[in-house]
Amino acid sequence: MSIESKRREALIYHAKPTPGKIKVVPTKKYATQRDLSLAYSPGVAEPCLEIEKDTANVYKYTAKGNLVAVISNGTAVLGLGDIGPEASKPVMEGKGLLFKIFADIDVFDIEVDTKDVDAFIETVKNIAPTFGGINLEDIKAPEAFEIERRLKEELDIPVMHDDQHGTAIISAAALLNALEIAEKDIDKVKIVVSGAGAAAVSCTRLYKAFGAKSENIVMTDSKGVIRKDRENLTSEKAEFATDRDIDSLEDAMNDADVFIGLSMANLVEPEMLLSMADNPIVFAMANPDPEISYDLAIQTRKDIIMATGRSDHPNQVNNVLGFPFIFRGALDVRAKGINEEMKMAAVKALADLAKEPVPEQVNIAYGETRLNFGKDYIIPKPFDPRLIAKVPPAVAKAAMESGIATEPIQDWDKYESDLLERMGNDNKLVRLLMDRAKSSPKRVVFAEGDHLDVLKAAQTVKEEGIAFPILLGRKDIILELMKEIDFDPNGVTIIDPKADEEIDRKNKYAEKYWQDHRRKGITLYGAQRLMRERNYFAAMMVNEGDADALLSGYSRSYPTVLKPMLELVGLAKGATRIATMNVMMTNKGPLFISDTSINIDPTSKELAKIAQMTARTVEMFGVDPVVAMISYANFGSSKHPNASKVKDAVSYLHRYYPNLIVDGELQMDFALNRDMRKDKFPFSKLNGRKVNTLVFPNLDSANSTYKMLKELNNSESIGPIMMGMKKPVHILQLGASVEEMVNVAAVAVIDAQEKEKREKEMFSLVSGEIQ
Ligand SMILES: NC(=O)C1=CN([C@@H]2O[C@H](COP(=O)(O)OP(=O)(O)OC[C@H]3O[C@@H](n4cnc5c(N)ncnc54)[C@H](OP(=O)(O)O)[C@@H]3O)[C@@H](O)[C@H]2O)C=CC1
Ligand SMILES: CC(=O)C(=O)O
Ligand SMILES: [Mg+2]
Repeated sequence: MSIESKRREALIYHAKPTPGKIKVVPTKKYATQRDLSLAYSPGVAEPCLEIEKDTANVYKYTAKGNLVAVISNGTAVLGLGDIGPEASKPVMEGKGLLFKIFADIDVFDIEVDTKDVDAFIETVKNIAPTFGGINLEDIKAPEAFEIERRLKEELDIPVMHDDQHGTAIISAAALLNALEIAEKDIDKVKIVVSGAGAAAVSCTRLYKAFGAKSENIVMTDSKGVIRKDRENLTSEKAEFATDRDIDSLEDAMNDADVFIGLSMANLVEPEMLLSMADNPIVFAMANPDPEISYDLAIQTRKDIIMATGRSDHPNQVNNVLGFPFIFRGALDVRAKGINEEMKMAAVKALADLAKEPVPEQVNIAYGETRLNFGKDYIIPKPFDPRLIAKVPPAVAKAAMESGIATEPIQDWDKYESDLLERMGNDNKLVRLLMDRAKSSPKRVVFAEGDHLDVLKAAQTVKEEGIAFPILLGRKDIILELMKEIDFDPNGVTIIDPKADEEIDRKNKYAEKYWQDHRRKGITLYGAQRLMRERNYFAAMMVNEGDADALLSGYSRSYPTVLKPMLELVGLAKGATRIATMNVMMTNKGPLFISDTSINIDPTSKELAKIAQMTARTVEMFGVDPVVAMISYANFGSSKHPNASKVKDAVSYLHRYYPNLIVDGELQMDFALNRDMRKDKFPFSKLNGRKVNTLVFPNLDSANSTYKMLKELNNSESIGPIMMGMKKPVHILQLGASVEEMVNVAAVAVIDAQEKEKREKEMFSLVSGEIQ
């Protein structure tokens, strides 16, 4: 993607469909008059009076305990400098988004229009009662030091200047690990720090706390090397002034072991890297552009251990890995502040986590085959799901042990599982899906390529590297529409099944189709005519290996598209029927629902088969299926044939698939509510587990449920995902949204990857490679 396209993409992302990145969502019922009389007057007076009696009750009755203010005056926004409070807002909203997705902390971003230290402090103090914690952000040095120091003294909630301590914690963890890999000791290494601002000073202080020696440190700022003989140094700069005779960054880099960049883009030249000691450690952390680019640095030195603050290269040393989890731990024990012990605990937890085996989910998320502690993996990745269970408990424990926790945690196992449960509500699954698709993109034929929304989906799919689109439809129309949405046709195949130039291919497909159907009333001419129809043509493309997967159904009713697919592509080996599953992103995590589109009233055996296929497909998402078979009755409470059908399906599954975690028949509330289930049905196979898969007794109930969730809860849906077909063929819902089409395209690619893998395994089995 060109720089200009990236710029435009970023602007559109922020502007559409709603300007900005965060919004406020009510957490209580508000539907009825009764609800409103509780939410507001008169009911709201009761918690007000309780809080008046004892202000600590504010944590009991309001959102304060989980609400953090991200506050800036816009004086040091990333490495962009003093761009003002309004211009800092996208970054502050961004921090709000990260707090939410990584640690489920709510944020109000606050941009303050003052550079005056006293006025800024006064503003923060005055609004502090609203918040459980204060995250100061992108405030320039030296003002940032005094602001943070005084607010910490004067407020009894956690206050942290993220650019100082978040960055210090993450970079210290990365540095300790990098030193271990380079086999160097922290008390011996020569360290050069470019920048002497908020981040640089705090980071260097923390390295010293871990053993780095003052005499081995050289720091530079915009005026050059900070030397003892320089005049008018701030007290923070004076702390790091060197008495060595060093005049420039270039000089300082000579023979240095470590370079820490917290200044500005492109200050470091390749020659400087070449002059460093063996196995140099270079953390070029300026954002958005580092002191030296990742690619240039690794081209310059093969023995380098290189990190940047960016997410597009290995070793992202960025405070995103810290602030969500540090505040989570601090809020959960209602700590009065964030002290050195808590910071050290976070460093250790992060450094240790990088040495543990990386879960497959993380490899998939980053398109890696195998992340392993080493030069290219010195620090965990932000999307590592273990972070939430490791860092906040370490921080919370340290707060308790150092005596600043006011609500100590008693049951650590419960705390850990609560943390994991909290994070069920994000779109990790979609991310995982996209990343898995991207790891080996396939050729996907979009049968309705001449529809604008389908083209938009194909465009995303191509630009994201999920698939190579093949578009069916009239070429001139497609090209014109592509132009309209700035969709680069390079690398996209466009085929018009009706065009003369496709005659050979059409005849080939027709001949093949006729061979298979000539005893079923089809003539060769009839077959040739049929191949002008896009769904037949598309199905033949997949059958003949000219495409890897197929997407259709955006503009036609489901049965119209299903018919040719069933007729041409057919069922997978061993499958007796097809069914579809939808994944719904609910506020309790993803829910897999089937059969949402095909089987109107399956028999008990068919239902069992659907459940088994669904469970296998759930595994494709990297999730262990826990399946509830839904009914209006619970475990034999009704003898009606509708309930017995589900009961019999469960017996069949227990008998033939004993390893599958499945039970029922169960009502929906018992399926979804673990506690209700535990008390009433202690014998259930589902006990102690969170149900993630619901198999419904018939199409009425499954289809209505998923559509209701979609409409009422605004739940994002992936699907319908076709199960049981021989080839990766997926039928869209009529009028599906662009997002839904992109999601199904990713599923189709993964489906193709899985089928390819199985075919290879079968081939190896047949040829005797696998014993
Ligand atoms: N990766 C990460 O997680 C983080 C990265 N950062 C990055 O660090 C940088 C600094 O942020 P922050 O400390 O908050 O900002 P500050 O404004 O507090 O500090 C900026 C520092 O950079 C120095 N500087 C400017 N130009 C040069 C130069 N040519 N050579 C050497 N030093 C120079 C300034 O010098 P002077 O003192 O003379 O003005 C100042 O000391 C930004 O690029 C930011 O994006 C910050 C936090 C986290
Ligand atoms: C990451 C960050 O906080 C910064 O660059 O300012
Ligand atoms: Mg910052």
